[in-house]
Parts: sequence; C-alpha cells; structure tokens
Amino acid sequence: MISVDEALAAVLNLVAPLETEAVPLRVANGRVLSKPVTAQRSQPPFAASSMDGYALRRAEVEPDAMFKVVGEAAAGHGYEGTLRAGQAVRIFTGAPVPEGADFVVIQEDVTRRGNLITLGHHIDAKDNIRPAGGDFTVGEELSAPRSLRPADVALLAAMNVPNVPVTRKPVIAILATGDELVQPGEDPSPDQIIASNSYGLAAMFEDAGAEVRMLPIARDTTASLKQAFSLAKGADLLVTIGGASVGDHDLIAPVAAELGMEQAFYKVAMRPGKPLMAGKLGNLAIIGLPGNPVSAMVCGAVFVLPMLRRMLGLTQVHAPICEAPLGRDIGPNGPRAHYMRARLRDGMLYPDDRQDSSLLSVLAQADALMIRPPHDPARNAKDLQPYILI
Ligand SMILES: Nc1nc2c(c(=O)[nH]1)N[C@H]1C(S)=C(S)[C@@H](COP(=O)(O)OP(=O)(O)OC[C@H]3O[C@@H](n4cnc5c(N)ncnc54)[C@H](O)[C@@H]3O)O[C@H]1N2
Ligand code: MOO
Repeated sequence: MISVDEALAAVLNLVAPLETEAVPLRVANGRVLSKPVTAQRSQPPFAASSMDGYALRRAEVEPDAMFKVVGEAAAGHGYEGTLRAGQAVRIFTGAPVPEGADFVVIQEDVTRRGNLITLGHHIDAKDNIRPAGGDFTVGEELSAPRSLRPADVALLAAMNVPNVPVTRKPVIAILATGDELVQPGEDPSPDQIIASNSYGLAAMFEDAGAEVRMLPIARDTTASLKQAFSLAKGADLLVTIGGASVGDHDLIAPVAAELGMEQAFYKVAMRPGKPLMAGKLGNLAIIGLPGNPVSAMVCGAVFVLPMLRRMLGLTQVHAPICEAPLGRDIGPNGPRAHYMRARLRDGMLYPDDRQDSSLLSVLAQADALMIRPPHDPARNAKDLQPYILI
C-alpha cells in the first residue's frame, strides 16, 4: 500500500492543464483565468468628483468667499469651458472636474442664492477629487491563473474586457456501479439502496469548476461495465464508484485492465479510502473510488479535487491544510492515515465518535476532515491537529 502523498503525486501525474477558451464576461464567474488580461482603459478616465457640490480653485477657498456659478458638470456630461478666478461649477458625484478647478466643496458647506454661492466657515481640506487612473491605468494586468470571483468580474468589466480567456472546463464522467443501486426517486426493491455518491461527487466537482457527465448505473457484469466505460469516451477523467475492493463482484480493476488501462496504483494507506485505484486508458485518466459513501466523498475531496485544479491550470492544487486545537482527547491511530469527520466549534476540532465510512449523516454535519498520520499517538484536548475544510 502506498501513502496518501505518493498516491496524490501519482494521480496528479495522470492529468495536465487543459486548453484556453474565450467566454463572455457574463459567464466568467467561477472560471479560471488562464492568461493575464490587460486594462483597455484607465479608471477613472478623468479626474472625477467624489461628492455633490461645487468645483472651484483651492487657492480661493477661505471662509465667506463668494463665487459665481457659471455652469454644471454631471456624470456623463462634463463642463466644456475652463474655470476662471471667482467662478464655480455646480458638480455631481462621478462628473469630470472642469479644466481650471482643483477642489470640490461639498454642497452642505455652501449657501446658494441665485447664481452666487458663499462658503461656510469650516471647509474640509480634502479636495473630494478622484485622480485619473486612481483605480487602474490602461495596460495594467489582472494576473493568471486565478479563480474568478464576483469582484474580478466587476474589475474586468471596468477594464472593458467583454470576453475572458479561461481554461476549458474539465469533463468528468461519473460512473456508479452495483446491482444494488437505483436512482433517487425510483422504487427500490427491499435489497436495493439509492445511489448517493454520484450525486454528491457531481455537486463537489461542479462546485470546483468541472462539467459532469453522469453515466447510467452499471451492473456488476463485465459487459455492463465495458459498455459504461465506452460512454466515458471524450471525457478528461472517469471517476468510478464502487466495485474497487476484493469481492467476487468487484470488477472495476479487472475490466479496466482488460480494456488496456495502465494502472498507476491500487490501494492507499488511508482510512476511509483504502481500495483506491488510478490509471490511464489512452488519453482518459481514471480514478476508481471505493463504494462506501463517505469513502467516495473523502477520496473525491482529497484526490479528485487536486486533479481537477491541475486540469484547470491552477498552481495551488492541494487543499490548504489548517490547524486547530482538539476539543477532546483521542486515542492512538492505526496504520493508515485517518481523515476523520470533525466539527469546528469556537475554533476547536471535535472529531465525531462515529467514523464508519457508510455514515453520510455524520459527513453532512462535519465541517472538516481532521488528518491523523499513520500510527499517530494518542492526543489530548488542546493539542493542535491538521485539517482540511469540506
Ligand atoms: N474482505 C475485504 N472486504 C472489504 C475490504 C477489504 O480490504 N477486505 N475493504 C473494505 C473497504 S475499506 C471498503 S471502502 C469497501 C469498498 O468496496 P467497493 O469499492 O468494492 O465498494 P462496493 O462493495 O461496491 O460498495 C461498498 C458499499 O457502498 C455502497 N455503494 C456503492 N456504490 C454506491 C453509490 N454510488 N451510492 C451509495 N452507496 C454505494 C454499496 O452498496 C456498499 O454498501 O470494501 C470493504 N470490504
Ligand atoms: O477504505 Mo474503506 O473506505 O475504510 O471504508
């Protein structure tokens, strides 16, 4: 059995960053920017007022000074002329500051009568002017790779970038296997259960930027599995669920081998997730997850998400490892790395008492997978433990 780190290195070796495509800005959120993008203009493109008030000359600002209002500058409609001594221009937030003006006094500090304004006694020294290019200047770059967030989308829009270069979405085919499985909403016979893993994993991969191709459930026969494998053609990664262990009906590895898969490894010193398998069939990367629901979800988070991030061209492919103090004492760990379902409360980690790999209700209540290395000794409350968020 290989270690989790060795298995991670091996699965990352099976995939590579995908090519770039251009998408409209409206659908760029959540995608990975694959090339740096440059601002097509500066923002603001002109010195702009940040307040509603009057534009004038700073040198003329003094208590009770009077000015003649000679025109107006509104957002989208600048004042055409040049401001001269003793003059003021009515100005609104976002409007270009007129030639000759270098100060905006807010309207609350002004008394107006007809076309004349008089300043009050306490004028703030702040000029209320946003300089041209104060946010960004033409040619400035948004660096890549980068997972685009709503704030990035706003920035790209302001930079006048209507189409964005992003990495193509990796296509992940998901194959649930087993005679016992029916789809949610179907009518199971007494010895059947509902396929849950494929739904949880599809949600996980889509959240992380994949396009999921959900294959029909394969039965525990060589013919059914071969047909299912053929439906994965053209995908970047095939994720199989179940049939990975040593039972008579666990056929994933033998069928994949018969089809020509080059196996990278089988079995990892990890709990849950021991019977994990990975390899390559032509251009198609394959990862075989164990069928137990929590095992499948944990292996999805620990192995498939890093593969997905690599395909997306991200440089940070591993889940960030955090640390928090334990909320209670725990006994020694066994020979496999243990990814324990845990809750985070007030900054402390509370691993659940029930760690069986079939318990989705426990996983759904967990915030984190607390990582225990093989043979980790007993730990006390308040000892720092590593974890990843889920
Ligand atoms: N003699 C041994 N038996 C087992 C070993 C072992 O080392 N020796 N390992 C155990 C471990 S650990 C795991 S994990 C499981 C993994 O087995 P498989 O990958 O072959 O999974 P299945 O047998 O197909 O299913 C296990 C369990 O999960 C349910 N399942 C399967 N697919 C789904 C799905 N899509 N949605 C929901 N539930 C699913 C299935 O009905 C079984 O209950 O093997 C142990 N055995
Ligand atoms: O690897 Mo199994 O996933 O421990 O239940």
